[in-house]
Amino acid sequence: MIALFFATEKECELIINSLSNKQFFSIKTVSFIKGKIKDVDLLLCISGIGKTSATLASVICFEKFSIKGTIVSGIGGAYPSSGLDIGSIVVAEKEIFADEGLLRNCNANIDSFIFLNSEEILLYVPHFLKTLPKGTFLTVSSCTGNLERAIFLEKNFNGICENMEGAAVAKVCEIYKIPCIEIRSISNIVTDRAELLSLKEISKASMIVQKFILEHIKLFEESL
Ligand SMILES: O=C(O)c1cccc(C(=O)CC[C@H]2O[C@@H](n3cnc4c(=O)[nH]cnc43)[C@H](O)[C@@H]2O)c1
Repeated sequence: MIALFFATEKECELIINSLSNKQFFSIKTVSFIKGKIKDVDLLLCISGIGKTSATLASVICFEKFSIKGTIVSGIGGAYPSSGLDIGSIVVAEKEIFADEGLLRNCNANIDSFIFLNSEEILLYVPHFLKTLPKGTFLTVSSCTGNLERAIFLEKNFNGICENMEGAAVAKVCEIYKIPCIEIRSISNIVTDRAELLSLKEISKASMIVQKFILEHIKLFEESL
């Protein structure tokens, strides 16, 4: 069975609607939906937002079910120099915990932050995804809404996309020796912003990667 991780239900509505033989259940507050798409056995997990939720969900998932491969998906923010646009689909080659350390001041210079954990976790990129934009993803504890900080993070790590769960699921997969693919669609460019994304923006961007996963589910299964 393949495990599919999304942070929120909004980000996986299309996939939920496409599952046949659906079984809904929850374990220790984590929501799971078991079902099939094109004869592929799937376990959809709605982890909740952030590293803690993602870690809990993935540990529960791998302890309770026999999982041969994992796909982490949803939306993400593109760093300004990445060349990515809203709606682009992007694949992670590696994930980095990008904001664990000592924040010395709120400037974005090299001395402003001392990193404690900037461990890199390698993701699996199957052959059929190699033509998509790919690179380093950064997992952060809060969405970056400041251009200076965005430039600092992308330069420091050569990052192209940020999100809030990827490194956590990838790390758990590494420990359980389960291959992990991360593929997201871009919902926003990481820059100065004063407001959260609207439900419409989240829904529109997340449709794109869900459609891609549905169209290629057999290829995902064959490669995992
Ligand atoms: O970014 C927002 O303004 C926002 C506000 C309310 C809800 C959400 C979500 O449900 C999505 C959160 C989900 O998306 C990933 N994400 C998307 N954009 C970014 C970003 O610029 N920086 C970090 N993470 C981002 C993240 O994985 C969240 O779980 C979003």
